[in-house]
Amino acid sequence: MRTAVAETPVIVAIDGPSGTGKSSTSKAVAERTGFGYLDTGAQYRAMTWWMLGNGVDIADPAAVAAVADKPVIVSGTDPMAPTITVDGTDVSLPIRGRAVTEAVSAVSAVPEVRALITELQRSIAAHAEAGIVVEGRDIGTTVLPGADVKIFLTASPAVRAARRSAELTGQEAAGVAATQAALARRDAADSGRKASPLAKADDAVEVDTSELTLPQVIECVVTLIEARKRSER
Ligand SMILES: Nc1ncnc2c1ncn2[C@@H]1O[C@H](COP(=O)(O)OP(=O)(O)OP(=O)(O)O)[C@@H](O)[C@H]1O
Ligand SMILES: Nc1ccn([C@@H]2O[C@H](COP(=O)(O)O)[C@@H](O)[C@H]2O)c(=O)n1
Repeated sequence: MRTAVAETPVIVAIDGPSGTGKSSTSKAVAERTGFGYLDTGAQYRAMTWWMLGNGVDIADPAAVAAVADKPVIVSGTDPMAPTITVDGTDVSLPIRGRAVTEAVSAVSAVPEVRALITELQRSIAAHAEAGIVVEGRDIGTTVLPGADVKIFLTASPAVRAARRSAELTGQEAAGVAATQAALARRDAADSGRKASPLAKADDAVEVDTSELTLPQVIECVVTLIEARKRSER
């Protein structure tokens, strides 16, 4: 008689610059594999939303650090309906607005903010059942350096700007050139900060998505996960 052995949860880290397809890919991979999904950018955006709403000067790291432990940020990890609340309020829409997008890199550069959010992310990953796909900027390098599969998504600046401007509408819409400049500013800030910058982990697989369709990128990541699972059996 064979005894059932519980499989250990699979941790997948997907990092990369803005607009490379991390969220779309991670959500779809999580759905395909039955894993949870964690959007860590949404957590930094939620913290930023709270700072802006409470009149904190986000250009003053000490002011941000002093109140970083006040908001209660809760992330739901169902890839089909990911949620994010701050003090019980659903902030999934306002955190995508321009004000938060322009302020988030300053807030996420504050070490006290990163320490709190990193702890939250590790706790969520530690409670994953089958596994979890965690996407962000420093997951493979800092948050979950022992992740089973690490992917670093890239795409050319022009492709990323075209993708991003295609999805912006109404007041948030901007030309492709302005969108590209905004993406470049955010990437420079995220890569240049001292605390846990945007970076590829040495053992991450880099996937350039410039010439790939979204289904091709998803397939590539699922294949890497399956290969990793087979190698562990
Ligand atoms: N391989 C692809 N081909 C075409 N479009 C794509 C591809 N991957 C993602 N997209 C589209 O590009 C846009 C940006 O993708 P997504 O939001 O997943 O990127 P991201 O890396 O999570 O960005 P951010 O870090 O800014 O949150 C979305 O409109 C998405 O549908
Ligand atoms: N692991 C992470 C994830 C995100 N950030 C910061 O949040 C910003 C928003 O991220 P999106 O993925 O929602 O675009 C991002 O620009 C970073 O400043 C981070 O620092 N670490």
